[in-house]
Amino acid sequence: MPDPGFSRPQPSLPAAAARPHIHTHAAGSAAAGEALPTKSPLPGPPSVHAGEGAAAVRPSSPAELRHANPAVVTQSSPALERILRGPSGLGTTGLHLARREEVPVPAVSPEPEAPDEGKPIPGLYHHPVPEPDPARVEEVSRRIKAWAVDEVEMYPPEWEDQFDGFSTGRYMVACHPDAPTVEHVMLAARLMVAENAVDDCYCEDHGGSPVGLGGRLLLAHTALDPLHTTKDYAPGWVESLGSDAPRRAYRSAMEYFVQKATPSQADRFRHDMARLHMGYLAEAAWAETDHMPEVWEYLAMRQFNNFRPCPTLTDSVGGYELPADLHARPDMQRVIALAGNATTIVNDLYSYTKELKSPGRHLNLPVVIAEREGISDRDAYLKAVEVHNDLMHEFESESAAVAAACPVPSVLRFLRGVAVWLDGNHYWHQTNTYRYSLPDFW
Ligand SMILES: CC(C)=CCC/C(C)=C(/C)COP(=O)(O)OP(=O)(O)O
Ligand SMILES: [Mg+2]
Repeated sequence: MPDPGFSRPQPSLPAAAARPHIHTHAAGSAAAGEALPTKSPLPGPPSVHAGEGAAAVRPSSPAELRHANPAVVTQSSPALERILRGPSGLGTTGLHLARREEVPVPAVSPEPEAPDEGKPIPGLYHHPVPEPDPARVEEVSRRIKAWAVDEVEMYPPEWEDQFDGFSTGRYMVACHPDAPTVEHVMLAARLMVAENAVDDCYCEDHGGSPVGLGGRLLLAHTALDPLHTTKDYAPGWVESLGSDAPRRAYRSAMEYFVQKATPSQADRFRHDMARLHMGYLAEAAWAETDHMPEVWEYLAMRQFNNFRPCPTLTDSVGGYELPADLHARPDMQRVIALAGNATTIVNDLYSYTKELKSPGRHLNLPVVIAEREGISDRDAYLKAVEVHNDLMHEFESESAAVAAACPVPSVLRFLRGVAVWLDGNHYWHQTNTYRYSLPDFW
């Protein structure tokens, strides 16, 4: 088993001293283009009251909210367009929700991350997305590799193919089409890579194990949620943050994130990561005792061992904030949970054959349904597709209900951002034929 510490530990700098500076590389960063598309089919007539901050734009159906998704828009709504574009005129630059930089095209382009066309799962309810901006994909791919190699020494040379095959750039650009700059996308990209380093190196197939996982996860969590202790005991903790790749990655990715995010966005992220770690622990505990959960128990575990921390930072990556009190609304929490669950079951379905081949018994929804409900692998897989579709439909209708109940711009944009993230996540799973292949059930 490779050692997740890989190379030498980083010097034990206090976190603040080690804080990196963000370079936005904003060639023509002065609003080279609008962050958001200029078309949306949200129905009129919305009322936009100058000075109220809460413009009323009511989608009248889940489909309409869905189509406010910048990645799939087909019609126009001047009001939503106006809200998303922000005010215009002298002195209003700082009021824009988001402006989008243009990425300079290098004179000699490195090999782009061209997707091999994978097929979508037959019958899976999803929304196709346009091909992510190739210039952005290339730039995020370049920056994320430089970060992983040079800043956090994340993987040994023999893992380079797997790192490249993950296609972080294509993934994150597809999930965050409204990010105003490449550096905003990088906030999500670093965290995505760090989360996968922890999953692979602590929990799964790159040296991970359920044994002792709780201790490892808790200590790694302190890279996100720092230890506050006495001066005698602080240095040991600071040193530990550089002692393996997952902790170096968490610490660095979080340092970049807190520089751009508001305190409440950072706190939201820490909470979501604590949820994720709790999910990893339940999965590990069941692996240790060879427990086959009931289907509902599996779904409960997977609600925590879940992509949730990724879509919930859509506002930080978009350069705006969903205020904490609106994020905390029970109806918003339900939308977020449904979104996380649907998008995580997408992983269970696309990674099904990969997980069947992995050592031991890897739990995923089709496997648990087959075992617990005594049906064939094929029927269980098709039933898991239905579970996913039900979750997606529920997510969309609850999302439209929140939009109608609380039609403020940050809520609408956040809901759209979450929906777009789900579409991008599906796109990435579908097209990542390096990692995933479909079973032969059709
Ligand atoms: C938040 C985040 C990106 C965590 C990574 C792990 C996770 C919670 C997933 C939803 C991915 O699932 P899984 O570990 O099954 O991934 P693969 O199937 O191995 O791609
Ligand atoms: Mg999986």
